[in-house]
Amino acid sequence: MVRRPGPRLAEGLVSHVERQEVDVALAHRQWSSYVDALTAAGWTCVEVAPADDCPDAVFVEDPVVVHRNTAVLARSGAASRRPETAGVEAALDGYDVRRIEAPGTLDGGDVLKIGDTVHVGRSGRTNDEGIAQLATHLPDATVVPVPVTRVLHLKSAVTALPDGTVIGYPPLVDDPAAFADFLAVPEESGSHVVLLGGDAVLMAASAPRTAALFESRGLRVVTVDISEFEKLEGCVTCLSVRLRGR
Ligand SMILES: NC(=O)NCCC[C@H](N)C(=O)O
Repeated sequence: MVRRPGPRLAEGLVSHVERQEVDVALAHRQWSSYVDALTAAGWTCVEVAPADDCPDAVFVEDPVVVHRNTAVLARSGAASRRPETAGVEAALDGYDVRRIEAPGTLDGGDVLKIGDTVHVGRSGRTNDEGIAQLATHLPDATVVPVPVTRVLHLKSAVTALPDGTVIGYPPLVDDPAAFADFLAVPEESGSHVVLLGGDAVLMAASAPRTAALFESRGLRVVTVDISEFEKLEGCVTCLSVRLRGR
């Protein structure tokens, strides 16, 4: 699932970085290249209706968490992002749809699934009530809360390789010991991979030393330039949500 960036992209929220000017036309081209990379890897991209009033709507992983047959509509800790769930819900045909309700807050970017273990960042966007509600909605999963204070979301700090190894840039990871198998990477944006299937991973072009590290471990690395989204604290993971096949 992907969502095209809207005309107000440059107004997107920034919390842990200095605001920089965003080139919206370039962002559109980068988004198309991102979608092309997923398609080239064999994925079918389903486009959610754009939400042009919501500057951050392109970061489509935040309004929903999908696990097996359940889709949980999130309730962002950032009020400006809450209207994004409407269009996403319309694309969840066939799922058992649940909701995070007030006072719970949760962003999908805080949810890192490794098999049936679901690590959830307790962050500026996700609170304990939101984590507790998510655990209720996913009874088959083991939900493990982890602290996130140095970056926006848990998946801004860590993601996982195909073999389940958790990767992160140590200065930005609150507690590497929270993960059974942790691999330090040398660049901040090297912490973010989208699993393309098999040994292939998609990552940002801004982390070449980490790409070389992954290749030395036998992974096939596909890179995309997402500079305009990085200015808004976005990364490769937040631009798509993996749905099950129909
Ligand atoms: N999951 C993600 O890492 N999402 C990035 C969201 C960035 C957006 N500017 C925000 O602050 O909500």
